[in-house]
Amino acid sequence: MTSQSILPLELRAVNFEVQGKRLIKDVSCTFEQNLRSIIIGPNGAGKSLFLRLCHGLLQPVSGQIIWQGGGDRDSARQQAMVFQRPVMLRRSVRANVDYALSIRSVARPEREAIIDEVLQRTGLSRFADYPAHALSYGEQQRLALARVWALKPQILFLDEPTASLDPPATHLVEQIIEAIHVAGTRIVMTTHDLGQARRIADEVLFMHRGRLLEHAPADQFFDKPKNEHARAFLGGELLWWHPKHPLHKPGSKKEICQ
Ligand SMILES: Nc1ncnc2c1ncn2[C@@H]1O[C@H](COP(=O)(O)OP(=O)(O)OP(=O)(O)O)[C@@H](O)[C@H]1O
Repeated sequence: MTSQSILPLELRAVNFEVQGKRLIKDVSCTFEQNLRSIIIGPNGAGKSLFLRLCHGLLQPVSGQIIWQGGGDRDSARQQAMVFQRPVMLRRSVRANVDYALSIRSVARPEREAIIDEVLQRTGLSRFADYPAHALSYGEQQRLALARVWALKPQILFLDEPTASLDPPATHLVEQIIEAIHVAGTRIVMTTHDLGQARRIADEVLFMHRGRLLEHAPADQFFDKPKNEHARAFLGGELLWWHPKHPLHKPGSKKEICQ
């Protein structure tokens, strides 16, 4: 695998549309190296679409997504994404990690050692020969993380990785994400859990109705968000509409209500 850095990742005036409806609007930002970025915002804000655009699953209708260093092929090989409900192959836990390594052309003798290490680090060694589908959701999410960890991506996109998990399983997943980060992977993650955002974030991106409204260091964002919608969201006010809400202007019900 090449060691050339693909970071920083830069988005310039990125727009995304489906059937003429603009869902991501003029988003510009840069992801530097070695940070953990958390993306928050109300339902439908565009957080998942944003991650999919960065990961290359979707293409912008205008604007640019620019990786440093290598070309598109290198960038694709050096990044990974984990979804809220990861897809498991109908094979053993070990074979799921092995497959990810084999399609990256990692030699078989090398693969065995990597598989042992990531299963051990995600607490899954004892399940190595179980069918992946027999694992609980929390264990499957750890396997999804083991699979990407084996590839040692430079940047990892995570779309609400703990959304369906209970607190103990969430804690384990957060520990693994932290270990992956400490091992050198840049983290970009969405969450609806503000406690989790505070625990993990070095910086926060706040999205609302397809726009990136604030991008700030975590301390600064949580202490004094600059954007009025971000302030309302942190105060628990943005998710439902009220006629007396200070952000509600006549005729702008949709502005508040998602
Ligand atoms: N393929 C699609 N066709 C039409 N609309 C879409 C499509 N994908 C997403 N959208 C719309 O784009 C908006 C943003 O969706 P997205 O899933 O990115 O939001 P989100 O911030 O991740 O929301 P949540 O927190 O609920 O997961 C939503 O209004 C959604 O309905």
